Amino acid sequence: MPSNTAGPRTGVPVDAPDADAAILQRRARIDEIDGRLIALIEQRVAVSAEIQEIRKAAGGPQLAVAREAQIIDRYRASLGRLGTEVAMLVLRLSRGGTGK
Ligand SMILES: C=C(O[C@@H]1C=C(C(=O)O)C=C[C@H]1O)C(=O)O
Repeated sequence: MPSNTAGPRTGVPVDAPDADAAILQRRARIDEIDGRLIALIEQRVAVSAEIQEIRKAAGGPQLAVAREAQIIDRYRASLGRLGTEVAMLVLRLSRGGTGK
């Protein structure tokens, strides 16, 4: 089976003559979704930075471990075991670890 055709995992017919077009169309959707995800992550990082600044200015710690644990639990409950890793990367980004 050519590697660029859909298979049983998607339910799209494997022999579709317009497989390339079907894939390109869906890749455009993925690009659009990824753009929204990136924008949402950027918004989250900005809001998190505001909270951290407020807490530091009030004399508190930058981070709140109990709250981070709740967030990790939520991602894991929705996305499964790998959700934990997603949450930890989101939290790292939100602590200012852009890796840029
Ligand atoms: C944003 C906060 O500050 C920090 C950042 C968090 C986050 O990005 O979700 C969570 C807990 C804190 O370590 C918060 O306390 O809500």
